Amino acid sequence: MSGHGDPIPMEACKSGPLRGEAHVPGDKSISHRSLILGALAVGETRVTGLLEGQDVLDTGRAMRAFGAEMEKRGDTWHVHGVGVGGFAEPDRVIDCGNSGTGVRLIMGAMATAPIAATFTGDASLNSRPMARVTDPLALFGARAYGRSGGRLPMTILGARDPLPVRYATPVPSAQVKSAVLLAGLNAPGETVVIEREATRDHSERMLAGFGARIASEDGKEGRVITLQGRPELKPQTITVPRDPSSAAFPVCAALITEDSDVLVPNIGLNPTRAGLFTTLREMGADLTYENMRDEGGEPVADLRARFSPDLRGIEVPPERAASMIDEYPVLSAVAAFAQGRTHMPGVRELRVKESDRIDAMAVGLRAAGIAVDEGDDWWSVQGRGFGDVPGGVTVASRLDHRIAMSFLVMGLATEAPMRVDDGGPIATSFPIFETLMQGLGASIIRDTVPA
Ligand SMILES: O=C(O)C1=C[C@@H](OP(=O)(O)O)[C@@H](O)[C@H](O)C1
Ligand SMILES: C=C(OP(=O)(O)O)C(=O)O
Repeated sequence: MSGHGDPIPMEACKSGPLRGEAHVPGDKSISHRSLILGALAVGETRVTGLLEGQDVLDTGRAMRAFGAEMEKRGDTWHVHGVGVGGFAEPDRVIDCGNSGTGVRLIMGAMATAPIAATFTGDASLNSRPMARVTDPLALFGARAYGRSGGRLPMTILGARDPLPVRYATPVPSAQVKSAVLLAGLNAPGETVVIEREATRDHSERMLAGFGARIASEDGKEGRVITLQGRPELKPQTITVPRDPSSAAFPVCAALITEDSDVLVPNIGLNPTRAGLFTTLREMGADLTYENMRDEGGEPVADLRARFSPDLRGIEVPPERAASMIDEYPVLSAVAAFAQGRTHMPGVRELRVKESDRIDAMAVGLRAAGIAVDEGDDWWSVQGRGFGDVPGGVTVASRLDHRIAMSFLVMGLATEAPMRVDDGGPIATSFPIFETLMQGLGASIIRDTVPA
């Protein structure tokens, strides 16, 4: 339930050097899935390293409303699942706050149980498209009654006799893919999802870990994922890796802040998530992967980012978009300090995140003195190089954590400070952002002057 408190204006000003280690919190995507799959398993799943951001806490509250029990003892979350098909009907509205992942995955998980549930969220979530999940859920036999434009608040009536589904996702979305797979758990027979472009594959990996029979194959039509319905999911012990999408902020801050040298340990470099780091290296960033290793079948490294005064603008390949979709806002902030243009095609999805992220960044970057061009599914940022980005403006964060954090990172290297009107949404994904950045030496403060 984010965005309900008073706005928290924040300011960032020229800083440096940033030094030290940045221990970022657990991965948000894996945290949501740990609670949802734990709730669908039979027995007790134990989770350490869970991201305790508001998005994930809202998913935890929802799982309790569907009948799962969970509590934290010491550092470990204990989730007592009810089994596939075992969800109880909630006796209250499910408020998913700011979280697209939460609401879409939970809708999938309940859509093949014989129950009804009503979902809502904050003003941002209630404006985001839900037909992308309710369309495939209808093929299982579920029905959705929502506001115009397929928006929340919305009631889903789960299918009594679900049918398995074969579905090609029309948009590159791990949330849609995951909603279909979670619904497929309680449908008899084989549910198949086909995605033209591979999106993050945490659901597939974790479903396999929980004992579901699931296989992925790359073919002519793209990635074909086949799930056998009605498994008994076995409880797991999960250590959530640290979030590469959160790591992006201290990494980018170090690259643009003079004399910086920051280590961000234990970051998962799953290829479906690591596109930003490849892009930054292509731009000439001094970003290295140290201590590369394999943990639980996933590549992990310590990221080392140092001040990189010779960044250059590049063409970001559109086929990389899915693997860095949440990182375009902070990439655009870094691109302001590069020489030349950074062109980012194939990113229509950015328009339907917590905010229209192309518009939110373009408005703020232009106000800060940076030229931005945009079309429906592309945008480009004309960098001015170091020491020449004016800043000195207050930007609206639009209930979007990544917009707030991106402008605060930018303000560490602009000539005049950058302010955001509300840093409150940062708590959805990165509650320790402010203290972590301050610990590295960043001047990021809560602004006492009303924005
Ligand atoms: O499945 C997930 O955990 C997520 C998928 C992505 O959304 P889409 O599926 O809408 O691309 C991403 O933007 C979001 O932060 C997390
Ligand atoms: C898009 C995001 O999250 P969600 O879709 O879960 O709200 C994000 O975290 O950048």
